[in-house]
Amino acid sequence: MFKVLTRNQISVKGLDRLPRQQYEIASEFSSPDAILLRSHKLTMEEVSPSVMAIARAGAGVNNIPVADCTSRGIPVFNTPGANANAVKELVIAGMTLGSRGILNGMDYVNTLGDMTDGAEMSKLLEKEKKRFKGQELMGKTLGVVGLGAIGSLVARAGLDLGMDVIGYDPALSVDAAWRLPSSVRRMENIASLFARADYISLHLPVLDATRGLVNAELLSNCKPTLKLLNFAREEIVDNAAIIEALDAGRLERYIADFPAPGLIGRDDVILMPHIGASTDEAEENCAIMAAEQLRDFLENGNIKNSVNFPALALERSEGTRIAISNNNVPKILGHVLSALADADLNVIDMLNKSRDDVAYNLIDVAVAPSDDVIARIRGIEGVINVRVIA
Ligand SMILES: NC(=O)c1ccc[n+]([C@@H]2O[C@H](COP(=O)([O-])OP(=O)(O)OC[C@H]3O[C@@H](n4cnc5c(N)ncnc54)[C@H](O)[C@@H]3O)[C@@H](O)[C@H]2O)c1
Ligand SMILES: O=C(O)[C@H](O)COP(=O)(O)O
Repeated sequence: MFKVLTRNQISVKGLDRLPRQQYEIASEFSSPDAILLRSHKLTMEEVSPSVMAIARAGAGVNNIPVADCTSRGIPVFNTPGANANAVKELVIAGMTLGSRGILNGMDYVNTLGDMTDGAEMSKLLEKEKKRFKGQELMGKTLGVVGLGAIGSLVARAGLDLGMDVIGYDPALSVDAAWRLPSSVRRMENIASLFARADYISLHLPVLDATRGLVNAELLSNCKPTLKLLNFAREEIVDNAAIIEALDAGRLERYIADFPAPGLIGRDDVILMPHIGASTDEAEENCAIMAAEQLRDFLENGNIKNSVNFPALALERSEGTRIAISNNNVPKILGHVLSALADADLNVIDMLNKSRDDVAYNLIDVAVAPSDDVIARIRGIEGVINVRVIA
């Protein structure tokens, strides 16, 4: 029986992918085998020594201490693309809300609740509506920063709305490049994108290199009519620089999924309570993907969509599987295979892959290894953890 500790509300459709005959799921466990979460800010104190894997039902993993998990040999999974459409749709809403007096117009209409004469109301509305005039998106330039799962959908949506789309992504994967419409013009640097765009939408992860990326310098060289949308992460922008640019008339509007003190209550700021991925569909997609990846890891040792471990899948053969993670240095695999050979254990199949400082191995042996053999493998210098999967 595997014990899965949940943090946050995880869609039942996803939890149903973990059969209750094999999985106990709860929000409290003293020694869980795995953790399944969304945006809960996880600390290493919450990751008990029993934890073998952590699955994030969502894209961003900045709420998880990934480097510490890697050094403990714990793969962290996420669910790339599973909530991308939900974010894209909210970005389209953000662009229109930022361009027209929709919210103020609706607020105004709500002030008329005491009026009883429909004809009089209609006359008043026709007189006042000029206050809520806006601009169209068609023909404007949309800059997309980060052209991965979400950014590529936003870029495509911009084209569908008749916008010129420019993009910047210094680390674009080959797969993401294939997904991108050819009419999206790639910018050499983020400053060029900021200088040209009427709308900019951020879709990049928060990393050391991207923290505070949108700063006073970038905002000093943009069009004063720029509408900046941030549905990525609060940390990517310098909020003080945003406020300064708005106050100085160098930025027209900031539309974001990340409210913060100082931003709330301004006419030139539209804030949402981190609801980019809050749709039934996205929550289900993410939970299903996270649960299935977790299950394949716990039951077979396979790894798909980990942010810190290599992708690796080995068909199950007869025998017993040993999963080993180790520091990515020479000779460790040789020592492991010697330990197995010395115990007369025949290797039926095996796979070894590395990623940055960590390596991961799946080794199928004909006969279940004894505790002594496993203890010998655990004792090899550089081995982080060893798991026998029946
Ligand atoms: N508001 C929400 O609810 C919500 C929902 C989903 C994701 N997000 C955020 O959006 C981010 C992107 O999600 P995704 O699914 O598109 O991820 P993704 O990994 O598919 O795409 C991210 C892209 O950003 C690019 N990138 C990395 N560094 C960059 C840089 N310095 N400049 C420009 N681009 C850079 C990467 O190369 C990649 O192509 C997530 O990391 C998460 O923080 C927010
Ligand atoms: O990174 C993500 O996937 C989003 O920020 C969604 O977060 P949530 O799962 O807490 O809604």
